[in-house]
Amino acid sequence: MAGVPELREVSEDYATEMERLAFKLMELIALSLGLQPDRFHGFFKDQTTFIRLNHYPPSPFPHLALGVGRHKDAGGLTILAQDEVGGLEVKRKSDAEWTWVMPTPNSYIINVGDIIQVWSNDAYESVEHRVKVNPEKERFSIPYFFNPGHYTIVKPLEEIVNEQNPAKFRPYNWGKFLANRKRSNFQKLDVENLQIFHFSVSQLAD
Ligand SMILES: O=C(O)CCC(=O)C(=O)O
Ligand SMILES: [Fe+2]
Repeated sequence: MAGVPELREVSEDYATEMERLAFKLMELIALSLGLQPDRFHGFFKDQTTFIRLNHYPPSPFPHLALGVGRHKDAGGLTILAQDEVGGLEVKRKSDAEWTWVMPTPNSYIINVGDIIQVWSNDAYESVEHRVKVNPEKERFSIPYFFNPGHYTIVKPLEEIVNEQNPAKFRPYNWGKFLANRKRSNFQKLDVENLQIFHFSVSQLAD
């Protein structure tokens, strides 16, 4: 491409470093759950990881403009780099209020995705979030989505479930889930799009 010949190389280098960080984080999560550090590695052998380069132009009518509608990250981990403009909000668990995430220079935001919630049988929870556009300033963000192989059957880990802690989710196919979600992420809908909640065992009983 004429415009930015170095973009490919820079992106590939960035992805390599992000992958190292993501594996490290997965090791820490495994240890925190009492598992072997490499417990999750196999899932990421044929990973469906991707990077998005987001540009949010300013809008004088932020409430009418589309940033990113409310959602949870469906995959494993998200490592988010954002600039100083801000606009990311998370839904606070204690009171379900949307809460501004203050940009911190030279730092990443790590989001636990739905898959870690399922693997850990709710020991970790993925958080609902959305992005508002700014009335005056454009904003850039770079999320790195660390996702397992498309054929992965996602379900609570056998070492974690037992009689006291029965599986809270039914198994589902990650590739199919992802294909469904891609259709709804960028619509400003106030309805649930496909969520792991649809695979929750208690939901099944209804
Ligand atoms: O731009 C952001 O801060 C986050 C974007 C996001 O949530 C996503 O792409 O899943
Ligand atoms: Fe997200």
